[in-house]
Amino acid sequence: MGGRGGANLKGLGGEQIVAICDVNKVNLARAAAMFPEARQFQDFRRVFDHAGEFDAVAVSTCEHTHAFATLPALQLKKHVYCEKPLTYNVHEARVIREAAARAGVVTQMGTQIHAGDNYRRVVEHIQGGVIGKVSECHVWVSRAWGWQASEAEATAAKDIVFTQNRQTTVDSVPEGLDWDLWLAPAPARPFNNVYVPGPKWYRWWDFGNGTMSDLGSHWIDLPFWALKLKAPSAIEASGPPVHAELAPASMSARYTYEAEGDQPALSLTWHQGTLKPEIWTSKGIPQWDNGVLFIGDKGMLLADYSKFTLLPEDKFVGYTPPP
Ligand SMILES: NC(=O)C1=CN([C@@H]2O[C@H](COP(=O)(O)OP(=O)(O)OC[C@H]3O[C@@H](n4cnc5c(N)ncnc54)[C@H](OP(=O)(O)O)[C@@H]3O)[C@@H](O)[C@H]2O)C=CC1
Ligand SMILES: O=C1CO[C@H](CO)[C@@H](O)[C@@H]1O
Repeated sequence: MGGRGGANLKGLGGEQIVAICDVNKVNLARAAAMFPEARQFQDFRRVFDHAGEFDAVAVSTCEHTHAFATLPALQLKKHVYCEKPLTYNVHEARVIREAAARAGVVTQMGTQIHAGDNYRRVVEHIQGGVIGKVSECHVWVSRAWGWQASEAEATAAKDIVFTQNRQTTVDSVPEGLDWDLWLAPAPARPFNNVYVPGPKWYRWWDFGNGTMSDLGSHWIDLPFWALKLKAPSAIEASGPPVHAELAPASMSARYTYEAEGDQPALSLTWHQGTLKPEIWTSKGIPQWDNGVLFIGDKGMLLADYSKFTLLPEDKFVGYTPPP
């Protein structure tokens, strides 16, 4: 009920809320004041003991617990809205997808940009062939949060916390928080303020997958949708040496897709933090901080959450988009 959960609860304010759950009693009490009739829980497993009382569930917990809250809901045939990223790993995603298919209920993931007009228009343009066959795509976000080589880099990146390793000191657990329930399936570790609240935990491998899953779930969504991508044949990543505890602040990853049907072979590259596509650094495209660039044999399309443009501009002068 903190962070995104608070916002989602407000969005559901018109519904009949019969149960609310938060591992933090302070956040729980704040939500309970809005819905005094609702049952209150700190352990989401107990919510499902009252399954006859509700039809749908909204999950806004941390990444490492999404699947553990979503799976029992689907098994009980409850409709589910779950925040992005849907799961913590690929195995969980497969389990959830199969459970959702069996349940036959309505499901939605918290990638709200997917539901807006801009992404739909981009998909129409790409699939309509405006820039021809796409063989290269780049996705980049400028946020550089995660493992940093130095405190100076963290400061320059306006990172929200600087930590290069698991903490050896122990902080007092915030009032109201049940730390053991927060950890849930993650291995136990003493509490420290570097872990909560979000988005601090996003960088720790035990709880999340860094910026690539956090923001990638919004941004990589667009090429997957527009180009109907499935599994790549190869993935190569580059960045600082792999760290056992923390996701990197800056990194890139290139996915290679084989030709399939009308779609030629494709290279899709994710760039985060200080890394950008070469066409960006050489100023071959507008200097957007975050973007998705589709490169086709008849032109390029550059998009973000709320707008897109066809490039090079002079080639598309007078272009009228379909109604
Ligand atoms: N779609 C979007 O635009 C956005 C989506 N998100 C997504 O929302 C999710 C939550 O992120 P965020 O709000 O930043 O995280 P926070 O850590 O700020 O908030 C999570 C909330 O859930 C509580 N909580 C954590 N674990 C459990 C549990 N096992 N059972 C019940 N309650 C629990 C937390 O308690 P406590 O306060 O004690 O930690 C807190 O109130 C993430 O998946 C994130 O990716 C986030 C922001 C925007
Ligand atoms: O879009 C978003 C804004 O930032 C948040 C914190 O990193 C994300 O979790 C969220 O999905």
